Amino acid sequence: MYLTREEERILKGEEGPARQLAMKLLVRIGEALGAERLIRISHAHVSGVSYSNIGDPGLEFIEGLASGGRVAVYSTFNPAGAPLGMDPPYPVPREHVEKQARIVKALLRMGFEPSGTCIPYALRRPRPGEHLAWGESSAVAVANTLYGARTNREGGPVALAAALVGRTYLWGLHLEENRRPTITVRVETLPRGEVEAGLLGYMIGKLFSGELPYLDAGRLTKRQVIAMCAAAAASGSTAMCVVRHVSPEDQGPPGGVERAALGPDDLREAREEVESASLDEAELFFTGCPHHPEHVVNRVLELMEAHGVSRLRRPVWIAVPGRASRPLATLAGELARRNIRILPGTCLVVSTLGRSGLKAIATDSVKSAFYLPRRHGVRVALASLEDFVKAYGA
Ligand SMILES: C[C@@](O)(CCOP(=O)(O)O)CC(=O)O
Ligand code: SF4
Repeated sequence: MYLTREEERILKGEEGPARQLAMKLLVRIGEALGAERLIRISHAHVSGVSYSNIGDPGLEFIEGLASGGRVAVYSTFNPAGAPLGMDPPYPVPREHVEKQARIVKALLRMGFEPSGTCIPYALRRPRPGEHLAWGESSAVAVANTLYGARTNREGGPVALAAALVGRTYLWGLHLEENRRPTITVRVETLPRGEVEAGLLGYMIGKLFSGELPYLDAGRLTKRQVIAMCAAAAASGSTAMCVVRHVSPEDQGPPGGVERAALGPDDLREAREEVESASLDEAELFFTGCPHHPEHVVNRVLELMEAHGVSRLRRPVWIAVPGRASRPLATLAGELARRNIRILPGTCLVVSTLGRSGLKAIATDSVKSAFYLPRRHGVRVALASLEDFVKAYGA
């Protein structure tokens, strides 16, 4: 692989052992993939930072890099395995809390933003054509599909290496020729709401994994695009779609590619595959997979007001980025009285939810409905927050 003089210097260890290790990793993988050279990135987003996923070996690896290693570009990290700065509404072992705190501390020492979120695009908006090195499959699909920025689905260590040297290998979705649709998918039932967008995404990932689908799914809200991308990236290896009137790279329906259709039967099949409980059985409602920006809390309060609900009989848990801001922390008491809990900087999928004894929950996230039964043995009902507020408003 061609390396610039500066890259050679880093590879020789002239910027310290952490950057040397990072450069070695990127060069070795890049060469194995046949990449010609490295490219500069403007934002690294590192997944694989939850203690429940990476355990002691991951903690030691990150602490090792942090003793001397500093990020070279704007860098953010994914949700942790326990809420940051607020008590969790489920049991988290003390060892887990302490070791998770050490991981976050090591990342901050390296110069990471205090992020703890899977929506890094809410912290720094990617520009079309910009090169990124992101982990977190949902964020990758959103960056490519919604923002027209360029990133592959990077594993945790590769994204961390990219953060340390500000580069990644020129391969895959960084190359223009790999960003053209390979299949046109006719969406016969336009998705209403977030759940249906997620179900559509689930089928896209399941049926067209490895393809780059072109879709016309009507007028989608940003949150629907996010839900669709997240589900497609969970059920398959989808890293990008071109969505008509949404993606910056949309040039109209492509000619000369295969064609497929997704109809009402497919959405029904998707629901049957991911839904394992009814709304009646749900002990709580979880929303925020992917994370919601903090202002979602106002929308929830508005929704409750619209339905004349002052307190919910069953709780709503909302996952939001990183350490909750001061206004949100101040609201915590009022929210608790309404039976709403904020989960800052964490993700139920990589949490210790399995210890909670919960048997069934409701969510508007198809991605969570896909993972939670597998990870924590919790059954899941798919519903909108409004359905839940109507069902459990006091
Ligand atoms: C399911 C997922 O969002 C969980 C978070 O994973 P991690 O602990 O950041 O590796 C990972 C992914 O989809 O990339
Ligand atoms: S909340 Fe969902 S999208 Fe975010 S890290 Fe967890 S599983 Fe991934």
